[in-house]
Amino acid sequence: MATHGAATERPVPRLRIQGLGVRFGGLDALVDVGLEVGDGEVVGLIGPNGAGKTTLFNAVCALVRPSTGTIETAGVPAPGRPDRLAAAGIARTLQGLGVLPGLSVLENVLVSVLDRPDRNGRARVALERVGLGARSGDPVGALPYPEQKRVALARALATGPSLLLLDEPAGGLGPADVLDLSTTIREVAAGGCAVLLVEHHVDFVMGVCDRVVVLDFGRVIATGRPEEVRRDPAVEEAYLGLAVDR
Ligand SMILES: Nc1ncnc2c1ncn2[C@@H]1O[C@H](COP(=O)(O)OP(=O)(O)OP(=O)(O)O)[C@@H](O)[C@H]1O
Repeated sequence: MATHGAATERPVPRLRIQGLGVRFGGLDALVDVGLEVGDGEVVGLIGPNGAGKTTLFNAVCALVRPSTGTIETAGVPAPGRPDRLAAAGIARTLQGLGVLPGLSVLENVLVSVLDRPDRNGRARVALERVGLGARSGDPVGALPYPEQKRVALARALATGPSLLLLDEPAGGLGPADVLDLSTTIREVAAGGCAVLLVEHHVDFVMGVCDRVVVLDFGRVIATGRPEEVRRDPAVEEAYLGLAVDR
């Protein structure tokens, strides 16, 4: 039976991955992976070390070439080149810090928006958003680790992304900073941005995400709301029993 009317149609997801496979020589790093992230949604990607989480990010960012499958952003193929990600509204933070130690806090954010109109305004708004408005002139190396991580987040936010990829954003943070990070991510999503995050900090993932996708040996073994995934015996066996709640 046909369905009629716009009200019955699902919105096109900001990110849609279907049948994604990535091979490194003889190793299948990803096998037939599918996931979606809608506008305003926060999705967590979890799984044991080597499950393929970073490889999936790298595929979305055109840093590795898929052997199978499709990656679409808002219904069109994702850019096939890393230098076109920003124009497509995609921003990513890296595992670890990724800040430029010789530059100030503000300069670290400016580097991501050098080609944009009102780059200073964008950078300053992003720094306010992560609570570092008053530190913009400081050398980034003078900031403690958690605040340097905020700078890296501000750099991604300054581009005004519609899809934000966060690679272990809570890594190395204490409870208070994790709470602040959760608040910032929910605010960003409330503004309509789709957020996909990779993280080993299970309590953080379960608290901040609308949905969680679990990878194991390159395959999706579970997808669902956090409480569903937490109760899934396959996830417990593959991952949660091993995960560290920091
Ligand atoms: N460039 C590469 N060449 C060869 N093998 C690779 C390459 N990148 C990743 N791999 C392999 O692909 C698999 C998936 O790695 P990936 O880094 O995506 O896992 P991960 O889930 O992000 O792990 P972690 O939680 O430790 O960051 C691993 O077996 C890894 O050794």
